[in-house]
Amino acid sequence: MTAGAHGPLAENTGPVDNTGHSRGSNGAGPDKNPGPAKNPGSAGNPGPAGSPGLAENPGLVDVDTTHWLDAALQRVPLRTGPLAPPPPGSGLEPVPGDKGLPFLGLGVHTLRYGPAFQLQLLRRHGPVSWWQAFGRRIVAVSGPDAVQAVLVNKDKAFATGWPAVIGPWFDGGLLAMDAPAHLADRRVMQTAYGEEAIAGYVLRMAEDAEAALARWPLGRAFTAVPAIRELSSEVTPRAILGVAYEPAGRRIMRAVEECIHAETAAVRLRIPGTSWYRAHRARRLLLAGLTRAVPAARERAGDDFLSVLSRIGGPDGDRFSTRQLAEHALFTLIASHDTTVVATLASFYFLGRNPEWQARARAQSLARPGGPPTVEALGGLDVLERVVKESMRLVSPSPINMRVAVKDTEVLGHFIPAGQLVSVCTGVNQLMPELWHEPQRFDPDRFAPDRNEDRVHRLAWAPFGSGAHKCIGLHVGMLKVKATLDAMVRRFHWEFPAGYEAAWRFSSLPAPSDGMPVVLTPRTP
Ligand code: HEM
Repeated sequence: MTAGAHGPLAENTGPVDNTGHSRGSNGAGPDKNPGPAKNPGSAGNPGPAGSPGLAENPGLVDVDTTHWLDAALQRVPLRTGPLAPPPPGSGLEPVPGDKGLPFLGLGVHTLRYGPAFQLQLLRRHGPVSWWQAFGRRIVAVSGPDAVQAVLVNKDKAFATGWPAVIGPWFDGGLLAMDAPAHLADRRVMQTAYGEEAIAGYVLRMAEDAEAALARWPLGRAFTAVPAIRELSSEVTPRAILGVAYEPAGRRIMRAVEECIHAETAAVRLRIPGTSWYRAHRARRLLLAGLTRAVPAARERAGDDFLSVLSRIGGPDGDRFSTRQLAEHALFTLIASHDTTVVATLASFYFLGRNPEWQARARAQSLARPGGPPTVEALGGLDVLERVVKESMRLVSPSPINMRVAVKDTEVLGHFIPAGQLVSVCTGVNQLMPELWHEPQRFDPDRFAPDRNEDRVHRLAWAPFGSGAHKCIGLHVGMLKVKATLDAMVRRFHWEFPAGYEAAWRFSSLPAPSDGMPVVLTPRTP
């Protein structure tokens, strides 16, 4: 049973049109575009006869109420009301939303259901709404037009909202910066993410993934989540810093993980023993180490990210100070790690649930020349490309992009006051039936050239974000994930027991709560 049918959270669950406007009856932007939902990308692609698509992945698009906690959460009173009164005569509407419980608000719902919860907000209130979580009121924008309005940010009304939410761990990195400094630094860094530069990183990543996977146990149960996290750690230091994983790279990645863990810390005081305290210590050590590493990286003329960046942006180019280079490198370590873990995990999960796709991916990987794949060889693996894109559609590694209003503004006719935190829900767009044919179904061929469902709107598929902060490492990220999966399908086979359904949770980035137990078996030719 799902909350689509029961409880106060199910109120006003009328369909939305393809701009994300609710066609329910709550007055939040309905009736402006009441035409039937269109999905041009799905025309002529009705899926297999008797397709079980609608029953697939229900937990990703809706709220399961079979567990007592979910049933209880669905009974939380919404306490619906406006966010802030619009200025008189502005013609703007207030943002509608839900307060939920005192202080806690609907915070537990947010962490437990992620995009499925925000999809509920969209259904209830339309593309611009607010909700309370842990004492904070956050505006959610969902649906392609609202998301586009904020990320394109035409009148510069929004700044990055990440530091306010997750803490100082990104400080000095691109995602913590705003125009004009952001644009200037990003321009310089672009070369370090260009085609020529990334060939070196990707080759190292592919070699290290191969070596790490050779140590994975076959024929006995193990849990995929920590293993894939460790794998990403092993694959990162040589490519990004030119440092071997053992022993220095391991220590560096542990410290990076301390910073990532603190993003969701409840206690934000530097009290020894807390994750906040450990993260401050980790960041200090990382910055000191990276600052020391920059001169050597510049000298060695290597093809790792830090060497390339130090040469392009270093004092010779008179652009970045050593400290700035260290901060950019640290943020790159953070940005490239967890996101690719989730993309790999999601792809691993869906390949394990869909053996026919695993077989197709394996056939293509085995057909390429042996050895660690080059960028060109990875580019030829179009089956894996579609699998990864579809997996990131269903489980978006970074399903929200945080922004803050720097002045009074509006989104789709709704008043947003200065200082308001805004969660841009790209992950919701990726699940909307108005944009995707049977969105809960794992169907990588929706990205095939004859369907191109993602082209229905430029914000329909946006796991890498959009606008000024769009992921600068998206090619590196895609290639890292593909190189890892390529090495996996060449080496072993895996399948989840029939009926296995991972319970994805969203406390930091998405991850299954059970660690995803699985048995790998050696590949048979
Ligand atoms: C599957 C993997 C990845 C995903 C899904 C992903 C996702 C994202 C998203 C959504 C943003 C924008 C956030 C926002 O606008 O609020 C972003 C920004 C960024 N990402 Fe990625 N990322 C991935 C891999 C990587 C990798 C591998 C690197 C570096 C090697 C990287 C470096 C960055 C940087 C530096 C930014 C900030 C860009 C800016 O602010 O101008 N990402 N990423």
